[in-house]
Amino acid sequence: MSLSHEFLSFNSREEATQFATRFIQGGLTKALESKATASLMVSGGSTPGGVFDALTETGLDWSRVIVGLVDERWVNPEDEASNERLVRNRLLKGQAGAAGFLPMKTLGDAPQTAVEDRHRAYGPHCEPADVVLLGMGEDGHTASWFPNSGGVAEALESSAVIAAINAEGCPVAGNHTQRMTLTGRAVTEAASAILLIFGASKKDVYDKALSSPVEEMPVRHAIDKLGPRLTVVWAA
Ligand SMILES: O=C1O[C@H](COP(=O)(O)O)[C@@H](O)[C@H](O)[C@H]1O
Repeated sequence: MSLSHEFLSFNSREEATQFATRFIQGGLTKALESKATASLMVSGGSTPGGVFDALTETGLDWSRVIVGLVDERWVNPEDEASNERLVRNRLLKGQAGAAGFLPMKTLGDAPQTAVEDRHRAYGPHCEPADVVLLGMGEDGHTASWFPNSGGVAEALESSAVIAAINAEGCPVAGNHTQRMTLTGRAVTEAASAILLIFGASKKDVYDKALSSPVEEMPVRHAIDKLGPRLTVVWAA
């Protein structure tokens, strides 16, 4: 029988944020004890901003840390929907400003044209990634693994670390249907991962995912494959 992940419930989002920050600090510090550089792959969206703020004041040798994205909307980095913009504005500052950064968005018109290039850039830092910070949408997506999206099955089974996703018809993706994402392999081979979720409705989504097939709730893929290397952190 495979070992399962840990689920931690906190009394407030602040406490959950503090725990996630210490988790990331601990994972990177441990990695830097035995390697020249450590990698941190982060999600975007509305949830991780507080963790990013706290990390900017967190002590570790950030000059040896490479920050990458778990996924990206195919918009310019100045766009409010850009995960790169979020990371530049909230994480790559203060102490964490010394970290290196790997964008996903390139000048190409479509994510499909940049998959090989980004695979080459991300590959050395995802074999395995040291710490991955995941989020989850109300539809059970994590990364840009949207249920029934174009390319999601390939992304979950790919031997590469980067995939393109076409999320047309996926309501939670909104207008941002062209996406780039880490693959199932890149996420689930990570040394450690944290899934940070806030709100009662996302707790319901998480509970549903535990008894749903991956096709309906792709976050289940990360939960199953990461097993004890995953910590789920929730606060109302
Ligand atoms: O589209 C995305 O959504 C998920 C969840 O975002 P949230 O706003 O509900 O926290 C996020 O993890 C992912 O990186 C992002 O691109």
